[in-house]
Amino acid sequence: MTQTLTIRRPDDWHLHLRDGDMLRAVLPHSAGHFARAIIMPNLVPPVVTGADAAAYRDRIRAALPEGSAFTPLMTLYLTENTDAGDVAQAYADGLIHAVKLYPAGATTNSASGVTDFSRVSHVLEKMAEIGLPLCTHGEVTDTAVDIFDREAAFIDRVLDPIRTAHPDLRVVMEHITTSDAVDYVLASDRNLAATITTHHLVINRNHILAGGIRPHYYCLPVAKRESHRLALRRAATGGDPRFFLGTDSAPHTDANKLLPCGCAGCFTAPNTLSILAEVFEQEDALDRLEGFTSLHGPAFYGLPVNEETLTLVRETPDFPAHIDTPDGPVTVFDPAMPLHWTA
Ligand SMILES: NC(=O)N[C@@H](CC(=O)O)C(=O)O
Ligand SMILES: [Zn+2]
Ligand SMILES: [Zn+2]
Repeated sequence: MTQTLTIRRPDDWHLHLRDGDMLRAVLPHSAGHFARAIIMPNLVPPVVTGADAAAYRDRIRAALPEGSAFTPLMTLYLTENTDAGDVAQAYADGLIHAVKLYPAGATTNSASGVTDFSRVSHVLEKMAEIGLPLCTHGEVTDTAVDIFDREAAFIDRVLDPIRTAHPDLRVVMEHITTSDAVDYVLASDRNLAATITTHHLVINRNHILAGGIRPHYYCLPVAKRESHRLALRRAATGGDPRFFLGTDSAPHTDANKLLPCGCAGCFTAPNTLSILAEVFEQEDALDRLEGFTSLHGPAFYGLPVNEETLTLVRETPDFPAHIDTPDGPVTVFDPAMPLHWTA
């Protein structure tokens, strides 16, 4: 039995670091394992201009543990007022690596997102021209659409029309949760990829709702039925370079999770790699873990792979149930299965 597994150092292509005290509390958990991460811009207020992104990057750098080589890859939050020239300049400066599309109201801190997609088409056109990827939170917000159908509806109503109108636009479907999304990626011939989270490889909607409501498993897009989880596992472990890791580690204090209307998000940064190794071993695909965590993402984003490595050891990992932050405890995602790999 394999006792150690050495892979190129992973990157996280979808990460929420927040700001201030929360940033300082959660950042070491990602910086300890990952070389780089695409940093989500859904702060309050959001990161909308190049100047905002530069300032946020500097706050992240200042919060890094001594000696850490972690590189934050910044993104801009697309609004109906986004200035295409500012976006292009931030990309030319090497400051940003993607622009994030949130349909207004779709998820945590998305109030400034897009309502009328025609109002951002000039920005998308510029991005297509310069090769800057668009990352999408792929859910419609139409209250008439069932929450479990919102990802599939987004593909039909929003994403496919955008890709038809802008065929050169490079798109990452973030945190996909359905076989519909997997199939849509597989049917594409170019300019499309998807991130998959750790938790969506582990939980289905029963984890949230069966035998009592479990707010710590509530995230958006919400976990779907088991057949979708199995499709995600096949996609993640199958070796196709269009699928790569975006943990979507999204810390909220327990106080904010455990409300009558609690926040969406799973905090997976501390145990993500242990869980992924477990999942890939269960699928007899440990040899494909490196592709998913360390190779496919850089290839899509046109960045070099990391030269440093990370070694996983077959040892039962020990994780706290929660981490303490000045804002209060943040519960660590519970994979509800024994883990055998320590990163
Ligand atoms: N995934 C989540 O459930 N929450 C994210 C937002 C997001 O990625 O949609 C957050 O910022 O908390
Ligand atoms: Zn999202
Ligand atoms: Zn997210």
